[in-house]
Amino acid sequence: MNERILLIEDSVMITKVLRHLIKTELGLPCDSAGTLQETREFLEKDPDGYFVTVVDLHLPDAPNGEVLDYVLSKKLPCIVLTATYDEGKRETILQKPIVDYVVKESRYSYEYVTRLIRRLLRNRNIKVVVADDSDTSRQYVRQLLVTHLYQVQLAKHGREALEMIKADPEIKMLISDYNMPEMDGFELTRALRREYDKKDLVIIGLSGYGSATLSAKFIKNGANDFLMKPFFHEEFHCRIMHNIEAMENIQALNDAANRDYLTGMYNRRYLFSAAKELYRVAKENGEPLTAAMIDVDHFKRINDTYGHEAGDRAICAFAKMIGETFGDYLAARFGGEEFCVLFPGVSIEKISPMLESFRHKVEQTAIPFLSDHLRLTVSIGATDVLGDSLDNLIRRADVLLYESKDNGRNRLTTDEDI
Ligand SMILES: Nc1nc2c(ncn2[C@@H]2O[C@H](COP(=O)(O)OP(=O)(O)OP(=O)(O)O)[C@@H](O)[C@H]2O)c(=O)[nH]1
Repeated sequence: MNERILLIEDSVMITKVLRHLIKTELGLPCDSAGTLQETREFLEKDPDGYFVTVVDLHLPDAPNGEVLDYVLSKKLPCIVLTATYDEGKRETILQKPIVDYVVKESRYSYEYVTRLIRRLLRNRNIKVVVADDSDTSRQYVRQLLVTHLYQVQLAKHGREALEMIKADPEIKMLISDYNMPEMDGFELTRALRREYDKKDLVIIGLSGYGSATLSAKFIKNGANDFLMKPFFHEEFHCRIMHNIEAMENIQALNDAANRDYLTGMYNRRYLFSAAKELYRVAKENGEPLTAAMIDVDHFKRINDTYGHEAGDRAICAFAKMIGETFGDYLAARFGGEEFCVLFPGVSIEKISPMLESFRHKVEQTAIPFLSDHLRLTVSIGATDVLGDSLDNLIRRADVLLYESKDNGRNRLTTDEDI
């Protein structure tokens, strides 16, 4: 994805500060233009080369904001920088489809610019559904969201929105009007809340002017927030940003609790909580559930020979291989260099060839480290003997893993082998 930024600013000092922040805070490439002429040259040379522009309104060859209209005509998102602020100017600027405007006051203004750019980067991966039966209103909200680079889908009524959201787990936000045919905004919110938590799907209700009670009802039916129509461009974006950031913060807390800090894989705690349900279903329905314990052989030698940084690198590369191979199943870092994968609905006969080919793949893979390559082998124990508890299933896989270790490592052991 394109991540280059075009900074249009005639002050050498401000250009320096912003370039520094963009590089250190975001690590993104940035070109800078000091005049309208230079801006034209950059955009004519590479019209699709930038994902966002930061635009100073007053340039030596364009003193009245002409550069803003030029950049907008190229359909590029603009963050506007302005040295002065007054209500008239604010209204004029906000009538244009800009991302936001920032008054050049202090260091914090420039930090706000980097925060906005970071937000735009993330927004490109966020899918939003807008549900409204009015074409004008739907298109207006869509335009506001597109300016902030969200991926937008439109629904003409509640039922259509419900179907869209159910069909695509990547949809993270719904902006819904109240009064719609087929299914109104309250029914839609209630139906969604039966399946989606507030931290997984943000719902923002829209309520018409003069119907203040609607907003409270939206919240009571499960919406995260509401907006009273007509709303200002700025208010809309502040609310959306606030709610998306709250969702991301909760997600980050969840990840901190459920994921391993080094590899990003699920941790042992999460594995056990998710596996309880898999075990219950397998027991009740008489379906297979296979557990595999996978442990890197002689891992201590990697640390001793190449240092802990190499050990960390090897664990991350190994975790990535597990993710690529067993992404459809429940995989976790059990601790240290030991990993566990659970295969619901799959018997040991079916999964053994896959485990065997994974073992082989690990053996064949060279992990680059500095000018060297690290090589690993793994021992695996796997079973689908459910026993009388989840603990017993996993313990059994562990016993089989230690059989693999005792018999020379770099092998798979199942119940059949002993
Ligand atoms: N660098 C690094 N090392 C780790 C990490 N977690 C565990 N280790 C190391 O992994 C090594 C595991 O050692 P052992 O349990 O003796 O096992 P092993 O050397 O892999 O040998 P076998 O399991 O018997 O084949 C220890 O030296 C730990 O310090 C980690 O996150 N990073």
